[in-house]
Amino acid sequence: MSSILKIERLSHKYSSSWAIRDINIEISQTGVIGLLGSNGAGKSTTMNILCGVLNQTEGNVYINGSDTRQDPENAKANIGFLPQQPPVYTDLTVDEYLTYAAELRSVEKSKLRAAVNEAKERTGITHFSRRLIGNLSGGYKQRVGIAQAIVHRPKLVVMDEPTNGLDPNQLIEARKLIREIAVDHTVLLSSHILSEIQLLCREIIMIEAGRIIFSDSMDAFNNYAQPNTLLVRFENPPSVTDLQQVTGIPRVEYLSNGQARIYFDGDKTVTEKIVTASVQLGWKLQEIHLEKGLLDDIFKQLSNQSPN
Ligand SMILES: Nc1ncnc2c1ncn2[C@@H]1O[C@H](COP(=O)(O)OP(=O)(O)OP(=O)(O)O)[C@@H](O)[C@H]1O
Repeated sequence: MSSILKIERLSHKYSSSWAIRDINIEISQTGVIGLLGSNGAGKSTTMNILCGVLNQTEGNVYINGSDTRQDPENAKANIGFLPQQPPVYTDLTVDEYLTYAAELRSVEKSKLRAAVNEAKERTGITHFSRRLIGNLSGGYKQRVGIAQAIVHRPKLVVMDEPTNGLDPNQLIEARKLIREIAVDHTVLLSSHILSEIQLLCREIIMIEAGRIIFSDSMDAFNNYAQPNTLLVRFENPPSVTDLQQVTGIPRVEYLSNGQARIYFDGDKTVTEKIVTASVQLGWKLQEIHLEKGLLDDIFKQLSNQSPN
């Protein structure tokens, strides 16, 4: 299958400092892909380059096989963009604005009306066709923003923090809409909120200090969060080497509070083995429990690994 989005060694420099460095991404399927990173990580820079709003310093971006620099027209025909602030004109009606957006995206004249109607239907705004955008609520303005991003039926829809600033009801509606759109589009969505990405995305790309630090399926990320460490305390602590003699323990570290963190490789009988070894070798086990990493901790842990 050919890639819907391919990013090769993308780097961007604002004046003297690099905002993103060596970003590589390849996406070939529909569904929601999350770009997660804290404020200033480089999400907007990456998205602005993909959408042709910003010219990269180095590297290449291909949208459905077209190079955004060599063949911008074809690349842009296959991409829809919802920036952080929906790019709507408040003094136009929904119909006027979407027609204008479709024209800008080179939708053929004879197909304009059908394209606008379809985008309105998909985003649930048909009943507001003649309403001035300035008179719509924030949630509906955002729907108009999504409608302009899909009006030309692009393969890739890029959304920069689309759920930011919505109230709880608007949030539920926006998530539902994004999921529906992702059935037949690839949606690349950015957020600095991990739980938001978990709710919506099948794949997660984490970016920190301008570099990718994790890129895999949401399932793989969640598995990463499965407990694979134990916290133990002994009255008569064995050496790290002695502990590692217990089958299935690749790594041990003693913490400053006297506990030891034992990393195990998925062997569910490891607790039993440690208890047995402790009795046999006189380590006098005082405490043993599984340590489940919280997802936010894992995010922090991965973020701290990022090179500066
Ligand atoms: N126009 C600019 N000129 C100079 N530096 C910039 C500019 N835009 C962004 N930066 C810097 O580039 C880095 C990446 O910023 P970017 O906006 O891409 O991050 P982000 O992950 O989208 O953050 P946020 O969620 O806050 O929008 C930051 O250090 C930022 O200060």
